[in-house]
Amino acid sequence: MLQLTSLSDIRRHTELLRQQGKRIGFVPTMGALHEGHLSLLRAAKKQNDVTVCSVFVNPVQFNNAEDYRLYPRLLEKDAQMLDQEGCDILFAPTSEEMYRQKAILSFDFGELERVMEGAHRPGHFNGVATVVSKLFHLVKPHQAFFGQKDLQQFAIVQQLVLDLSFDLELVCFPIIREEDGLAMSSRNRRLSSGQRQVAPKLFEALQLLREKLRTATVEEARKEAEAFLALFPEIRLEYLEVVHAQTLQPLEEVNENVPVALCLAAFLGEVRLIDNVLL
Ligand SMILES: Nc1ncnc2c1ncn2[C@@H]1O[C@H](COP(=O)(O)OP(=O)(O)OP(=O)(O)O)[C@@H](O)[C@H]1O
Ligand SMILES: CC(C)(CO)[C@@H](O)C(=O)[O-]
Ligand code: BAL
Repeated sequence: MLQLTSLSDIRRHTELLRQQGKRIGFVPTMGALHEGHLSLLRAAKKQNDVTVCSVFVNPVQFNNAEDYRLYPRLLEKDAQMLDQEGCDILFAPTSEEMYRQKAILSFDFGELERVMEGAHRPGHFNGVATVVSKLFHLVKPHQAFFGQKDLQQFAIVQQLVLDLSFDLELVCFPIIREEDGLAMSSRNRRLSSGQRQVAPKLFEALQLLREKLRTATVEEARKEAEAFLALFPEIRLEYLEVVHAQTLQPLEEVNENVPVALCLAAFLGEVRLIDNVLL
């Protein structure tokens, strides 16, 4: 596996691959890789000639300095895992390299970013859109693979690709979970053993919400799921929303004609986790 760190190197390599007529599959990540990331990589490999994975903890998408400082960084192990999976190129720039010029461009995704992650993490999607645009220009992928775990991020990236006419296909893959239901996440590594034990309650709450929505109103079902989570003092719920799965706007009622997503974010201590299920 080729490991590149400079913008000019990745640019040159992907230009060459394009000239050779190779299809490039791209998996952008922030590293501390797990089976969720690997599922994206395997899909990228299956559908393309060459796979590129980026590992970059993007400072400009963090709204919390401690979260950035403590984000797990395991580049050597990541490189080994990627190599074993047959990834062709790992692009892992430093933040100095990525932001030689301070990025000042500002995006506004309208209603799409006024809810959930956008509402609770000011500036987050601006940082995501900035780095994803840079990565798309550098890697020049035919396909880019994202996880459903970051459902709102996927909707934002879809809008970005449409608005800026990026010539690539976006692919969204389902959430890979631990055996007890906890959505795999790099931040899970930061959980204490006590926090790790209660963390699956987040997914249980989403399942309970889904179950209750069969018979109860959105408001009633939400209250029941919130009351369930309130039983666990280690969990501090930030939001629990019933939304349209594409526009991500809150729904007052659900029916078969509308695609529905149930989304939450919660803190366990200082660790903030997100999860969702589609109805
Ligand atoms: N459990 C999962 N299943 C499938 N895809 C996932 C999973 N977790 C993350 N991804 C996807 O992997 C890509 C890279 O995500 P990222 O590196 O931020 O990992 P992460 O585990 O989501 O970390 P964290 O949530 O702690 O930031 C994103 O497209 C994300 O949606
Ligand atoms: C898409 C991404 C790699 C941009 O930094 C990040 O937000 C992530 O890992 O989901
Ligand atoms: N997986 C989304 C990146 C973030 O939490 O910043």
